[in-house]
Amino acid sequence: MEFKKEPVDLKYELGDDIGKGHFATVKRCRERATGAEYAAKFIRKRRGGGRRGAKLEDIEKEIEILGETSHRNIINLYDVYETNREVILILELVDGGELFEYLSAKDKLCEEEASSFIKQILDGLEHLHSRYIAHLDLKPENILLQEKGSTAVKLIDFGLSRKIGPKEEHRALMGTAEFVAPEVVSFEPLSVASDMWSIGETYHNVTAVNYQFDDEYFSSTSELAKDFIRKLLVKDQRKRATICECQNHPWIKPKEKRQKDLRRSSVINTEH
Ligand SMILES: Cc1ccnnc1
Repeated sequence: MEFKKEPVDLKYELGDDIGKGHFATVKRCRERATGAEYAAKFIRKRRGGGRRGAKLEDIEKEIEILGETSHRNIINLYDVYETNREVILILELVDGGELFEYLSAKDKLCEEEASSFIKQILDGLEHLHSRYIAHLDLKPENILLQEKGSTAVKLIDFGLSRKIGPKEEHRALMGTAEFVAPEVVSFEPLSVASDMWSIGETYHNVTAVNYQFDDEYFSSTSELAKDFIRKLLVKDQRKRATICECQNHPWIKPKEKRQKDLRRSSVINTEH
């Protein structure tokens, strides 16, 4: 793959650091000609036999995957530059902070709102999984809000994402320990189902597969919400809820008004 070799600061004025990724730093930037704001992700290239920096083939995989996706809940890639030490992705600016920080800052969160946020994550995941793309690093810091005050959710950081066809095997020990699926920990084949565990997990600190719903947090959460999460935190990935099953779960797609009222009447206590 060929990337632009001219200096990135010819076209873009670089600003402050706004985030970090795998071997990467992300800076706010502004296109000089239009004033439009973007994010510039500087990914250090691995040099020599070292372990620091990302392998060029992995960077190219991230670019290829981002190039294949176009969805309102997936971060957009606009341009790619390369120097001898770095590859620079010009990405959509997503600076509304982490969704889960926004949620936990609210003292009361009605399930209607929680469900609508999860629905956006599911929509983004459905776009990926229908293309056999697994994100493989879903966790609160990679689920952001478009901008302050926005409720638009964006999935970011595809540094670990992989295309894993239905018949393919892909094993890797990576991701973030607290949120990775059991098959990652036991080095078994990963799949798009690994993302489904991470979605269930982003709601709960699960110590092991036999998690307990802590009554302090779940006393007022409807059985529907608990059932939704219970179907995601399943050790056997073949039995774990798929994106399609999640999209049709009554907590996400109420089959009748009663369930909507049930969700509205119960709130999730976000006190920590
Ligand atoms: C952290 C980040 C990454 C990409 N776009 N905006 C923000």
